[in-house]
Amino acid sequence: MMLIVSCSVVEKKKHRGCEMGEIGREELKRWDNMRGGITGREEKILVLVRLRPLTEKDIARNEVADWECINDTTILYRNSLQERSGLPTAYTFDRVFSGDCSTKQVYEEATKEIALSVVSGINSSIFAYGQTSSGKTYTMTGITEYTVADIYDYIQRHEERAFVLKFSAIEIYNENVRDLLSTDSTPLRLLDDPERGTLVEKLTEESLMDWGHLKKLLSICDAQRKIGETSLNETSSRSHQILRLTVESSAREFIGKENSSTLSASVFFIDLAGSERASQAVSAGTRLKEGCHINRSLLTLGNVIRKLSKGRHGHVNYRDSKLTRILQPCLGGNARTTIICTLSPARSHVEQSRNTLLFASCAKEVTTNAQVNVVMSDKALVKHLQKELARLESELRSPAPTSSSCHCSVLLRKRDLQIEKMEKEIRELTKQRDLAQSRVEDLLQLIGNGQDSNKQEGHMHHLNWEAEDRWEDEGSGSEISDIDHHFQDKGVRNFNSAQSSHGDGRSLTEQPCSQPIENSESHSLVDGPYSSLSIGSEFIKSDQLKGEDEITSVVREDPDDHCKEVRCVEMGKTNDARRIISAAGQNGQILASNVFGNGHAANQETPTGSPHQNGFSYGALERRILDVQRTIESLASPSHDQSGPWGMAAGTISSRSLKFTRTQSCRENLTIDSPTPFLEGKTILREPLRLSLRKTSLEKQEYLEESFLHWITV
Ligand SMILES: Nc1ncnc2c1ncn2[C@@H]1O[C@H](COP(=O)(O)OP(=O)(O)OP(=O)(O)O)[C@@H](O)[C@H]1O
Repeated sequence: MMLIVSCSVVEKKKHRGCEMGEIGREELKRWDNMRGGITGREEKILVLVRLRPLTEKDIARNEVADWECINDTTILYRNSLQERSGLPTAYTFDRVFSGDCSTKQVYEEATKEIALSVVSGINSSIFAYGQTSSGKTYTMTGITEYTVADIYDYIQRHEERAFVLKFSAIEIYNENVRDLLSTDSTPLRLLDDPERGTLVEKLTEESLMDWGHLKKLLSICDAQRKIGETSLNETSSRSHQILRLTVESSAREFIGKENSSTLSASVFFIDLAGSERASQAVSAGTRLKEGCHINRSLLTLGNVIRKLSKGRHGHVNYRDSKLTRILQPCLGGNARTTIICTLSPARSHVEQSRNTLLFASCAKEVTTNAQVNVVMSDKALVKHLQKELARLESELRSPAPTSSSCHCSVLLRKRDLQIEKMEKEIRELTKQRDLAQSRVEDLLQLIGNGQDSNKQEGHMHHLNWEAEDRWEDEGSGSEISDIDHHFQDKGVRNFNSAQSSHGDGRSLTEQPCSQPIENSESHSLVDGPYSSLSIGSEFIKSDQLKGEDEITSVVREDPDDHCKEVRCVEMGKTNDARRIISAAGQNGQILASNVFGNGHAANQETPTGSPHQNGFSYGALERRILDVQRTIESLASPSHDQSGPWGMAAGTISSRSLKFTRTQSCRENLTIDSPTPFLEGKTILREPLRLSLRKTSLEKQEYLEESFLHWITV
């Protein structure tokens, strides 16, 4: 297993722990010095122009050479007609080579230094770019041979290091990648490796034994590469060829030791297919198709170079062609790069030559960022991993106290105190409730006497619990609201202040209805101090009806349809008074109504002379006890912890849990989804609902009596 330490500055950081000391700091320093200290430095692509001489074919076609290298860096267009066109005539590059310069000279003077960076652990690449028949293959063949020769020469001169050379070769033909060292012509896939970039799958990589071995492999590549005849070039390359020579080296004295390291880099020799005009190449069929692919991929390459020449900002479309995907590191990454732009001097190719020079002008603005590539030895890697493991183990053994655990214990302590305090409060409230209960009983006894006398006179309605039972029985078989069913389903009897439906009892208020009010169940939803006995329109005061918005009502029709009883539940927030109005009733008068609301309840809680002013309120006490109990439950329940010790708002229910559906008969049904039917800030409704579910008959009676007391006081 090998670990790359310094493919780039970023990677160096990523492989932290592979300290320079551990992998041979001195060795790296030595390599840095050898390279002239270019580590991590941006460097522009070296751009050369090589002008070939007119070939025999050109001369046969009476071609004229219009281009001339006037010095080592400038090439000039000499055609007087073109000069007048306003196009540039002189182009300057890092180096230009005239037709009489040999490939050896090109290599020695321009490409050698970059190509040989590979032995120092730095990737390098040499491109040949130009129109068809401009001399790319001619140039690259020579450059490859000279480079490899120099690499072997270097190896021979540096016996203190052990070298391993590997070679692989591909061609991109009609946008298919092919292994040139394999007889299998099946296209190879490209893979994206997050660390190593684009890789060619199943590519043959030969370990080189010697220079002779490499020559043999190069000849295989030549033989395998797609070549075709065009009118411009008898041996025109129809594919892009990419040769890769990887050089790995280690200092012999460190081999097998903990601090040994390996330098690893590749040199790429890229002989691109030449751009061509179909008309000039007189291509058709296969050649035309090849030419289209070649031109398209070269166009992508040009776009990438143009984009890179403007700086590395924004997206670079490397993925638009396989060529640019594979060459990505050479174009803007971890490699030193030389591009040799080959030019034909022939006048007929001037347009193509200008395009090549334009490409070259862009390329010379592109920068790469070559780094020394150091590979860690297995031993060094193991040592590093052992150290890391030991560090993690010691961390596990003595975990530092985290602030979050401290925070939790503080919260728990706080909560315990809270619970303690509340339990105390419950005890206190229970006492108060018991006291209130006994006072109510006393009062009831007094009232009971009064009722008896009123009954005899027929002027006062009485509370009839039998009527409640009857109502429930009737309700089950006739019109009954879903809310009633809801309560009944839960085994809770609705309790109400209604009167006998057959006139054997009368409303608590004198009703103008000729028929007795049947079964008003207002109180089934009302709790002590928040309730209004609310029978009779005169009992509803609009200024008291501030408050809440949603309203639920149930209309119960009298069997003989003369009057209807309506139940109303109000909740939410509006400013409107809510009331339920009898729909029919021949005289159209309000028969019964009931109002609930926060604001209203507040008013009702302390009516002048009401029993609540006497220092107790049974419902309020009950509610308070329940509130405290719920809070304690919430505090004790870990499931409520999410909202914090006080964030659960005991009994909170989302408004979504209450569903109202209006039936055709204007009946609104209330369905309670939540097992904790308490609306935050809407206790007026929810609290009574809950209480009514829990009340026993005795409690109901107590509430009713309490309400009655309220009523008579008002
Ligand atoms: N510098 C040079 N000196 C002498 N002859 C050259 C030079 N460059 C190229 N030639 C000749 O020009 C012809 C075309 O060269 P080459 O095949 O290398 O062109 P190419 O750019 O590779 O073309 P293609 O893109 O079609 O493959 C060949 O016959 C080659 O010998």
